[in-house]
Amino acid sequence: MTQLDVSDLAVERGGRLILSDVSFVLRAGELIVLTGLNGAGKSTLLRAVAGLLPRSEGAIRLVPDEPPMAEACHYFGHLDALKPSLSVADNLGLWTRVAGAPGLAVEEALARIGLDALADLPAAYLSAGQRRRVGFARLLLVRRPIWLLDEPTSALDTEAEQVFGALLGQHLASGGSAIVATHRPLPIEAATVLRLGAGGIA
Ligand SMILES: Nc1ncnc2c1ncn2[C@@H]1O[C@H](COP(=O)(O)OP(=O)(O)OP(=O)(O)O)[C@@H](O)[C@H]1O
Repeated sequence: MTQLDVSDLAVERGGRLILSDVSFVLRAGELIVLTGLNGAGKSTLLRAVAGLLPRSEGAIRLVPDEPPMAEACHYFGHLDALKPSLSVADNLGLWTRVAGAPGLAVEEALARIGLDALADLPAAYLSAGQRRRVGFARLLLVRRPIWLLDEPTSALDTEAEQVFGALLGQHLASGGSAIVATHRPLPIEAATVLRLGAGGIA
């Protein structure tokens, strides 16, 4: 069971302080929902936790401190990270090679998100919502305890939202945890809501 401790985090972008004094704990099995106006710093916080942005102050640590942060977190951002000329299944095959405990096989992951019929389609032909759904399949290929999800339900229809809610629910029930940045209500109860305001937690 992995816990994430963030303390006194400050992040600058382009020489401007975007976040300061951000502290919270994400426990195993917990879901934190990040809210706040456009530009409040939700994506910045997720990217800093994922190690994709440097912090100017503070600490981000795992308890216990294994695996390394890069192997403990799945970061699901605005970009879908798909190679357009590869099929859906081949795109997912690339993700089975990233570090972490092996999860589902590609076919199983596609079946779980209801896209098995599209396995051989070039990713270039996917709709916006289908691309997001392939991103969910990616989360299942390699098991990592912490999911960092940026607007995961954008472009989803209501059925896909329910599928996402079920996947997230199973992840939490098995001791995983997640931070989800969103402007929309999620199809799952969140114990903790962190609202970001000017420069930090509001
Ligand atoms: N590369 C960058 N250089 C300088 N400033 C940046 C950079 N990227 C983002 N910012 C600024 O950081 C601030 C926070 O942006 P961020 O994307 O984290 O907000 P957000 O809360 O996720 O917004 P939204 O709800 O619109 O997705 C914004 O003021 C943005 O202009």
